[in-house]
Amino acid sequence: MRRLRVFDTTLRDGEQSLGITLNVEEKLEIARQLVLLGIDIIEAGFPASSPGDFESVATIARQMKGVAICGLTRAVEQDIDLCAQALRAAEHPRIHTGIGVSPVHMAKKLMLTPEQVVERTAAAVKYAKKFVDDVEFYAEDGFRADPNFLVHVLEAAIQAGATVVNIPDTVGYANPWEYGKLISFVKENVKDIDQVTISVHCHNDLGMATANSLAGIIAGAGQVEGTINGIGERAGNTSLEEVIMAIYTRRDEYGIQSGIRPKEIAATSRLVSRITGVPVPDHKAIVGANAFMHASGIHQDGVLKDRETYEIIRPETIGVPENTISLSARSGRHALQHRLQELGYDVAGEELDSVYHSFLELADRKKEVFDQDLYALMGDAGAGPQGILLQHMSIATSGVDTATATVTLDLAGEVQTDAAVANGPVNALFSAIDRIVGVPAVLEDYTLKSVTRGSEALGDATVKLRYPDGSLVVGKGISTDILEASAKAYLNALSKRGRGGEVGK
Ligand SMILES: CC(=O)SCCNC(=O)CCNC(=O)[C@H](O)C(C)(C)COP(=O)(O)OP(=O)(O)OC[C@H]1O[C@@H](n2cnc3c(N)ncnc32)[C@H](O)[C@@H]1OP(=O)(O)O
Ligand SMILES: CC(C)C(=O)C(=O)O
Ligand SMILES: [Mg+2]
Repeated sequence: MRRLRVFDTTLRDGEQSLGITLNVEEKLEIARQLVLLGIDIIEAGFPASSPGDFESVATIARQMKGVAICGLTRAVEQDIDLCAQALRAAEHPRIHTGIGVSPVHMAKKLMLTPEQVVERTAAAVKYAKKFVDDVEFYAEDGFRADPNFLVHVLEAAIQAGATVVNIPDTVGYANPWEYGKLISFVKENVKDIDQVTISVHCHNDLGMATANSLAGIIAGAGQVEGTINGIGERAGNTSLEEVIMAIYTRRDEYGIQSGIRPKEIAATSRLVSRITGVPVPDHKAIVGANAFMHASGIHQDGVLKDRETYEIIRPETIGVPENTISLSARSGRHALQHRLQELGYDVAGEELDSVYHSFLELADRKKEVFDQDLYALMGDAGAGPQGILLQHMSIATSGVDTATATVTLDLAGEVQTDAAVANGPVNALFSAIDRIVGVPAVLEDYTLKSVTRGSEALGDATVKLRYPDGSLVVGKGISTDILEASAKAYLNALSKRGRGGEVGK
């Protein structure tokens, strides 16, 4: 199998994302994780850019072993001097130098003729070779260059000693078939190209960085450059995790392998997101929070029967825990029953129907139903108010210490409504229920706690009623509405009276 080198530029091109500046410690933490991931070359920064970036590159070069450490420069001697200095302690140092080669870059930005650019190319590579053996040359904006001129520049770089030639699509302008064709053209026309490694470096301005990189790899590139989570200037760089997993998932067809340990992908993505402060979109390929989640009933049923129905990558492969079924109002009985079984509840038949009914009521009010919700639901489902149903309730508060509650109850088919005023919404609610039911008990205790995650968390209310004969009845109620949870708990306690629900005197 052909071996692909993976070149990570999260710390250099990734750091060029708007609003990101990483300090030495932050860069070092990411670099350590990149080594665990199995990256071959870490581009640690642009040493001439600032004293801080120089220090970052120097520190990473000193501390990271078993990986090549690279620094970027312009085709400028002073940049190369600083880069060489920063890389001095590296086990495998690489200088990445280069210059713009497209007509617009040469004429408008550099204000150099094509022949001057060729001269600067050769001079920069030669100069860098004085310090290190491993010199990568980048032909900036290479995709928009005249292909024949590109051949000329690359030959100058190779002759001067470059070990790697990088052909960037700097502005993300390429289509995959064009980029692949350019790499093939370079392979076929550049003298001594077989003596060096071709590198692909794509940007995502048209959302094609991954596709373009893969096209370049198929055409013969031996190195891919990119960043974790695809961060980078403008619309970002190639997402390395996407390229790696495309090649890994279809390895028989690609016939290419890398030294990456896929199990470290999720952890690396989380770390980069945390340190850079750039969130990963939920739907992002490979590393998005939803990338392995199955939300709809038909998909969940399929996955439970055979994961391959809707899964091309096992989440464990990239280090994501296996529970990929997200319960919501779009889930069916199979998914609910499966999760309940995993949580230790054996429910089937009519009981499952009844729990599913309560589950849907809850799910319609919550985006996602978590395990804690299910625990609460199972407790509630078995102990729901029997004989007394809460049909409707409304609370109005005015000022800090006055509340009016209106309650409608269904007492075994007889519907009654009443209202009460009290010094708070819960007291008003319980008083209104008392007025309908005629409760002889005294409220001894009332507690409310949140049992699940998120802003729509379930409220779990507990009510203790003391009856004149001294017996104590405990009622529980859950709801996303804490007042409804309170009313349900109160009614639950009332409904237990006389049915063996007393817990003591
Ligand atoms: C596609 C890429 O990602 S390229 C890498 C981008 N990264 C960065 O720019 C890193 C952060 N940059 C910096 O810290 C600064 O811009 C520095 C230190 C590199 C240069 O700062 P300054 O010397 O003040 O120059 P400034 O950035 O204003 O202009 C760039 C100069 O470099 C020239 N230049 C740009 N690229 C190259 C190159 N590859 N080789 C030689 N010269 C170059 C420009 O033509 C311009 O030259 P001029 O001053 O003669 O007009
Ligand atoms: C400096 C080079 C490698 C680059 O980042 C680009 O052209 O996008
Ligand atoms: Mg770039």
